[in-house]
Order: sequence, then structure tokens, then C-alpha cells
Amino acid sequence: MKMNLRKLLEHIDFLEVHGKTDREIDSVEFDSRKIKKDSAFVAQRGLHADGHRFIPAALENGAAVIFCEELPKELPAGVTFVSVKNSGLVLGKLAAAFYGFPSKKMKVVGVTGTNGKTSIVTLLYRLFKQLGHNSGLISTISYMIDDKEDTATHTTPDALRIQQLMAQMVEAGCEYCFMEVSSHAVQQQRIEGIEFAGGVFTNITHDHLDYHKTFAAYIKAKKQFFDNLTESAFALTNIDDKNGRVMVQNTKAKVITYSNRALADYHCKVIETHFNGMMLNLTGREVWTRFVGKFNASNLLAVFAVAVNLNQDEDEVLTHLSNLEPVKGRFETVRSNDGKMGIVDYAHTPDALKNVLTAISGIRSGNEQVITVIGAGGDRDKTKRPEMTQEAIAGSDKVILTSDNPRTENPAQIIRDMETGIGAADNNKVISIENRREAIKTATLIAQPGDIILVAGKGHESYQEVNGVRHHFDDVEELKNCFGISE
Ligand SMILES: CC(=O)N[C@H]1[C@@H](OP(=O)(O)OP(=O)(O)OC[C@H]2O[C@@H](n3ccc(=O)[nH]c3=O)[C@H](O)[C@@H]2O)O[C@H](CO)[C@@H](O)[C@@H]1O[C@H](C)C(=O)N[C@@H](C)C(=O)N[C@H](CCC(=O)O)C(=O)O
Ligand SMILES: Nc1ncnc2c1ncn2[C@@H]1O[C@H](COP(=O)(O)OP(=O)(O)OP(=O)(O)O)[C@@H](O)[C@H]1O
Ligand SMILES: N[C@H](CCC[C@H](N)C(=O)O)C(=O)O
Ligand SMILES: [Mg+2]
Repeated sequence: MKMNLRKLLEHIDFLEVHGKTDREIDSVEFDSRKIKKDSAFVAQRGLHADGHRFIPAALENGAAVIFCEELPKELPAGVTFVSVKNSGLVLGKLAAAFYGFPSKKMKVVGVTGTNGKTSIVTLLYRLFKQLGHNSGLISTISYMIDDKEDTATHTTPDALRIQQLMAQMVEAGCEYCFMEVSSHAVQQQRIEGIEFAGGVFTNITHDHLDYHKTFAAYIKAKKQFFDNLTESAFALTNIDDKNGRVMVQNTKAKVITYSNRALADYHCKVIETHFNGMMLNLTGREVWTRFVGKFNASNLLAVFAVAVNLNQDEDEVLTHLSNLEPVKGRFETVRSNDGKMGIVDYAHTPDALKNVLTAISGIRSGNEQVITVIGAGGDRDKTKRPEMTQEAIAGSDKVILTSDNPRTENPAQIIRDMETGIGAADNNKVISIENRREAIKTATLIAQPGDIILVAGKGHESYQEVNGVRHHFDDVEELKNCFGISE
């Protein structure tokens, strides 16, 4: 792929240019290690390093053009330097232009919120495939270019990767792309250059305060996504969340509301719940679904509302909604031969844990015990740890605190942080077992037939990350082993 610099410059705001602009560029990169002859390098300030420091390395690797916020003292001949106010913004726009503005050639819907993003985008992708549309997906679990899978590295990858993926989607004839928009991505301008047909807000609760520092800053990051939507887009918001209206108060997009409780443009009521599904009244129509829990009713309602706003036939959408299966690691059930029930769920925030345990309490029929196995990730928000313990205790009969992905932290210290959430009266409800495999095993041994074991926090993850190394680990596999079930 090649593009003339002069053409690229038409799409960005810049301050000064030094050197010739009539030259061909082979690639755009923001990592000096990926620079080759005739690449353009965008120097941006990150969390750990300042990309400007790597301008010499980029030049050594053959960069023809450097975009930067601060010009180096010496400008070597033969290289074009473009100074810009905001490199992050420019990277998004350059990436979009370089890959031919793929988001303008599809309908892109972004979903943001603390919980529910993966569930909603994955269900939208599957629904639209069933409705006969080629579609793309960008999610925590996987990136899909219609039927072709690409490994996911981030919930929302960097601007270059996004535009590359979208260009491949357009190439594969995709009419739609459903993507998660994480708050990190908004803050780091990874979504610059994307034209959205719609945005969805699910909820905002405690997470990522290590990164955003305050809840207000976390809200602001999410809101910025809606502030930047255009008039032709829709902004679908969950008004059951107390920040649902705040999110869309400054958007130019058409605001649409959804709710499980109040009157809204799209509303839904849970009529019946069983272990294998629930009956919903969705905007006046009854529909059986294979999902459990009020939060899933909310997710399905969002999926329905998006589909209708993308001009799909309501009846057809409802029929397909009934056939949709839960997403991997989201309320995934494993039953033992003697009637113990294991549930693997990706709940890794206090709110998600509360929701899953509430969903479980809604389907309990008698005196069965609920045993929860839960850990918290290392190098992430520490303040949520005791809150997660409190939610686990509130919704379970027994709690086993264990490790999640310790990353570079000491797992015993993470557990100690979690233990600070144990109230004096709850001491006998909780035990701590650092080894996750042992913790799951213990839960299955304590459990009696009929009891429910919730293994929370890691969901679909097939690894446990310790000091930069990912060891194979799969909660569903562990439960099956303990239950003596083969695949
Ligand atoms: C904390 C965070 O979000 N960090 C992201 C950020 O990295 P950074 O700011 O640390 O980058 P840096 O190391 O300071 O480097 C600064 C600049 O120098 C450049 N550089 C660096 C070294 C070099 O030799 N040459 C060079 O040019 C880098 O390419 C970069 O442009 O920018 C990188 C490129 O886009 C991301 O890969 C990286 O994600 C890290 C790996 C990460 O783990 N992020 C997580 C927390 C994340 O983003 N999570 C959200 C989901 C959260 C949720 O659940 O909602 C996600 O969307 O996945
Ligand atoms: N609408 C919802 N409201 C609250 N909790 C939810 C909702 N949907 C899912 N959950 C809970 O949150 C967990 C994570 O769901 P999901 O993966 O869909 O969220 P996510 O927003 O993509 O998370 P991440 O930010 O890690 O990518 C689920 O396993 C479930 O426990
Ligand atoms: N996207 C989330 C994933 C958390 C999953 C949990 N298993 C952990 O490792 O903390 C995050 O980066 O905070
Ligand atoms: Mg996700």
C-alpha cells in the first residue's frame, strides 16, 4: 500500500511542515520498532514513554516522514517533519485516511460501559450474521472479519489496528461492524477517525480507577464518545443507570432510551426465569431467550433496539433473538453427574458480581448453597478488591478468595487486599486459597448435589498471567475436571 503525503495532509490539522510533501508513504506507524523504509512515524506521548524519544530510532529504520508535537532540534535532510498539536488525534485521522476511510463504507456501532460490552457486540454480530449480513466484530474475546477470526489483543485496539481491521471488513463485504469502545480507548484517542452510525451506553460502575483516578474522570471519558457522535448517528442509552442521561446530554446524535424498569423508547420485563433461560416481554412482545439474569434482559433489549435502528425487521429480529446463545464465559454452566451446578462468569467488577449473584438467587429453588470462587486481577484497580469481596459475601453462602491474573503483583497481597472487605460477622463464610485450581477443586468438594458454584472473574480467558507469562488455565475446563466430565 502506498499513499502520497500531500494527500494525507489534506485530512489532518498541522502546524508546520519541514521538507517536501510530494512523496510516497508505504505505511503509518506509531512504534519506532515497526518502521521500515518510507514509513511515516507518529511520535506520541504514552503512559510509560514519550514517543518523541524514539524519533532517532525511527529515522535509523528508514522513516521518511515524522509527525510530532515537538520538533527535534536538528532536522535531517531528506526527511519530512510535520508538527501537530495532538499526535493521538492525528494518528487516528492518518490511519483512517491511509486505509481509505473504511468506517464510512459500513455502519459502525460502538458499545461503551463498564459491563455488557462484549455481550452486546457479540450478540449483535451473531444476530446480523443470522439476518444474512456480512459483519465485523471488535471485542475483548475476538476480532471477526466476517467469518475470519483474528486474535484480539485489546478490548479496543489502537487506531491503526482498528482501521486495518475495518479495511479488511470492507474488503470482505461487511455492511456492519460492532465494536467495544473501552474508556481507555476513548482517553487514548484510539477511536479517532471512526465514523459511527450509532453508540450504546450500558452502565458505569466501579472499575479502572487505577487508570482514570476518579469516578468523574471515568464518566467523562465515556461521555466523550457520545459528545463526538454526529447528527446522523443514534445514541442509545440505558436509563436504568443513573448516569444514562448524563452520557447523552451533549450529544448531537439522536437520543434513544432503553430500560428494564421505567418507561423508555425500548423497554423490557422479565416474565419468567429458569436455569436455562428466561421469558421476556420486549416492547410488548413475548419472547423466550436462552439467557438468565436481569442484566442479560437489558443487554438483549439493547441488541434489539440497535437492530431496529439499523432498519432490521422487528419480527425477524425477535425470532433470531430467541435462538441466540450466551457468549463464552458469560454465565456458562457446567453440571456434574450428581447434580452440582457450576457457573463460569467474567464478573470482575463489584457490580457484575452483584448482578450475577442476584441472577443466581432468582433461579434458586430451595435450600441449595451458593459457593463463590473469586479473585481480582493484579496491576489493575486495587480499590475494587474489598468491594468485590463484599458483593461475593452478600450473595453467597460460602466464598473462596483466590488468584485471578496476578500479573506482576504478589498474589498473597491481592488476597489480603480482598480480605479487608470481610466484615466481622462473615469470617466463617470465607476461606482463602491462593492456587486457583485448588480453590475451584475445594468448592466442588464442599458442594452437595443441587448446590451452585460460581467461578467468577476470568470467564473466557484461557490463561493465568503471572509475571508476564501466560500459563494455560480455563475455569470451565477446571470445573469439568473436578466433576469428572470429559469434553
Ligand atoms: C495503559 C494502556 O492502556 N497502555 C496502552 C498504551 O501504552 P503506553 O501509553 O504505555 O505506551 P508507552 O510504552 O508509554 O509508549 C509511548 C509511545 O512510544 C512508542 N514507542 C515505545 C517504545 C519504542 O521502542 N518505540 C516507540 O515508538 C509507543 O509505540 C507509543 O506510541 O498504548 C499502547 C498502544 O496503543 C497500548 O498497547 C497500551 O495498552 C496496554 C498494553 C494495556 O494493557 N492496556 C489495557 C489496560 C487496556 O487498554 N484495556 C482496555 C480495556 C479495559 C476494559 O476492560 O474496559 C482495552 O481497550 O483493551
Ligand atoms: N448489562 C450488564 N450490566 C451489569 N453486568 C453485566 C451486564 N452484562 C454483563 N454483565 C456482567 O459483566 C461480566 C462481563 O460482561 P461483558 O464481558 O459483556 O462486559 P465488558 O463490558 O465487555 O467487560 P470488559 O470491560 O472487561 O471488556 C459478565 O460476565 C456479567 O457478569
Ligand atoms: N478488561 C478487564 C479484564 C479483567 C479481567 C480479570 N480477569 C483481570 O485479569 O483483572 C481489565 O483489563 O481490567
Ligand atoms: Mg469486553
